[in-house]
Amino acid sequence: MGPHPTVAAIRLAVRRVLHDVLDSSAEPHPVVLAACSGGADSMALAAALAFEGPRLGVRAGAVTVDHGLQDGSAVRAQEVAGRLRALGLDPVDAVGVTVGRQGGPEAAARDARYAALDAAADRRGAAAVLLGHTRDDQAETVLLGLARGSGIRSLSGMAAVSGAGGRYRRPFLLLDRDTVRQGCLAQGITVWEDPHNHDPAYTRSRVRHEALPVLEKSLGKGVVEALARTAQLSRDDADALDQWAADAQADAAGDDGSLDVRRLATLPAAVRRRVLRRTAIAAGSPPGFLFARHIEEVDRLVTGWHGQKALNLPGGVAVLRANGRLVFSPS
Ligand SMILES: Nc1ncnc2c1ncn2[C@@H]1O[C@H](COP(=O)(O)OP(=O)(O)OP(=O)(O)O)[C@@H](O)[C@H]1O
Repeated sequence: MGPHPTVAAIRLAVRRVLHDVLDSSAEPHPVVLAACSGGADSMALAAALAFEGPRLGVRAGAVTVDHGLQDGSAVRAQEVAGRLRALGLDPVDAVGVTVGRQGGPEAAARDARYAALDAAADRRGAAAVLLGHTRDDQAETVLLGLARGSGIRSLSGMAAVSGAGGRYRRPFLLLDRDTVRQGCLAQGITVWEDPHNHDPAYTRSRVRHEALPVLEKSLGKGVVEALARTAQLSRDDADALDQWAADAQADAAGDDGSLDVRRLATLPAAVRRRVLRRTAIAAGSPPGFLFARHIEEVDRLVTGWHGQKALNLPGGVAVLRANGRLVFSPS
């Protein structure tokens, strides 16, 4: 008898990614790590990696991050590491981090987690780090973006491949959370559910447990799938616009990097704003602090210009309009 259908689906998703990693790796036996919180999604991921990795000649390991935000978290991280070793994964690292304050609690924990995952991957020479995000996580990200009035880059959610050199992979992005969780149950895997996942103080928890269920009740079960589809369509559109903007920037820029205002004015607004954003970032404005309203201000130096000559952007970047050109200069 073969594995439970949900287990088969989970393993297939991981196998596909491992083939892709093997294809693009110079190493015949690359190290691949599962990033594991101990929750159902990432334990299912770890189990599938432990099963598929050795069959494909991949050295399968794992890393769990202790955010140090709850009593007993260090002990729990060791328990999770023990379970990961029991699955046959090696190496397994449990790493502690200090969560800062920048950008709110969820963002700060995420930043600390990815820094720790990056460091663990470097230390182990890993070709890839697998993350357990599911289609439901993707739908939640899109809904959050819609509620904030985000543009299509944000609405494109999480990429199947991301990070420096494409190191982060998300094999479950097209699988629904129920399938992944049932697969976990079917294998009798012990999981630890982070209480934060149910804490209504966290926005994502409210989206997961309140907003999406209301939408599904009112609009039908397909809402999660539809939102995930919006992510994919938005990604394709955003990629195309980014490419267009890169070409347009090369076209409008002089040797000194300043932009020709007349050329900018002929571009569609979506492309022009992307050119302005790229140029501001290249001049030193930090992407995380450069908001739509900043770019709209710069855009007013191009369209609807009333003689204003200069403005300042985050990161101390000054933008000056002179002689028909926009000059972005670091302070
Ligand atoms: N503490 C952690 N240590 C290592 N990896 C983590 C940790 N927290 C999250 N991750 C990784 O990020 C993914 C998404 O995490 P998130 O908390 O958003 O989702 P989740 O649905 O709660 O996942 P899970 O059920 O696996 O905890 C996880 O599946 C896992 O791969």
